[in-house]
Amino acid sequence: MIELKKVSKVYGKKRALDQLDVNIKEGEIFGFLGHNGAGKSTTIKSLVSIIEPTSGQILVDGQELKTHRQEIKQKIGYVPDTPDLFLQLSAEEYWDLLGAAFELSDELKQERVEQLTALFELTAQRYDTISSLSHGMRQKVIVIGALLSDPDIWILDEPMQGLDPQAAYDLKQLMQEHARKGKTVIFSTHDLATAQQLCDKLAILKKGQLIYNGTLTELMSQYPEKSLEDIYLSMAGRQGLLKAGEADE
Ligand SMILES: Nc1ncnc2c1ncn2[C@@H]1O[C@H](COP(=O)(O)OP(=O)(O)OP(=O)(O)O)[C@@H](O)[C@H]1O
Repeated sequence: MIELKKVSKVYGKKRALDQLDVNIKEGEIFGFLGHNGAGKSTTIKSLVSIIEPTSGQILVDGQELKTHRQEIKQKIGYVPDTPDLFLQLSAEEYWDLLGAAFELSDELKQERVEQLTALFELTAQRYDTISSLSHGMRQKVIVIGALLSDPDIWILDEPMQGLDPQAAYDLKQLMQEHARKGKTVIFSTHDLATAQQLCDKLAILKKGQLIYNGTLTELMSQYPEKSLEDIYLSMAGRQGLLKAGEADE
């Protein structure tokens, strides 16, 4: 279980997150939605310890992230939204580095790389330098790297960005399979069809505040015959008048 308790983040004068309370359980696929600048990446970076919230607490399996950082980081696979890749390394060398960081044996690392490169159709590019790969191929390198240690908790910031339809489909299948095993999948997306396909629960952020936090089923049942796009735009869009539970006629 991952718990965010009154998490806020202030950058200078900008309040990027405002008292977020979110619980994410094992076996769930949890999606963060929101316009550009709503606070999705700030939330995700807080969960993976890249940034420190200004106030509030993050607990993972009852342990506070701030005081159990190393232990908790070992459980997490993270796909950043704007990855810093070592462009001069080959994909294989990059995975070697991650394998070493997660203390994987060579055999296990090789086995996982073979499975994942076959799945994402990247076998032929394993030894190419990352600088020579296309945007989508680089995204595949990052996704494979994040899944290499078979982490319990997947935290993926806009993971489908740049992936071709086949790779996006395969990643979605992997996310669902991971949740079915009782593990946790957290991701952010601008793609509402993907959110509708995958999320058990979702949080909609607007200017750092939660405007919805609950199950997809509950949200959809409040507005029968409306698509997630309609509901999302009514809540987070320009007029932004609708709160979950209110009629929008
Ligand atoms: N390092 C930073 N310094 C100052 N302000 C920041 C910094 N990082 C983010 N912000 C601000 O915090 C707010 C939330 O940004 P964040 O990147 O979390 O949004 P987002 O929902 O991920 O957006 P996008 O969909 O565009 O990726 C924005 O107003 C952004 O300008």
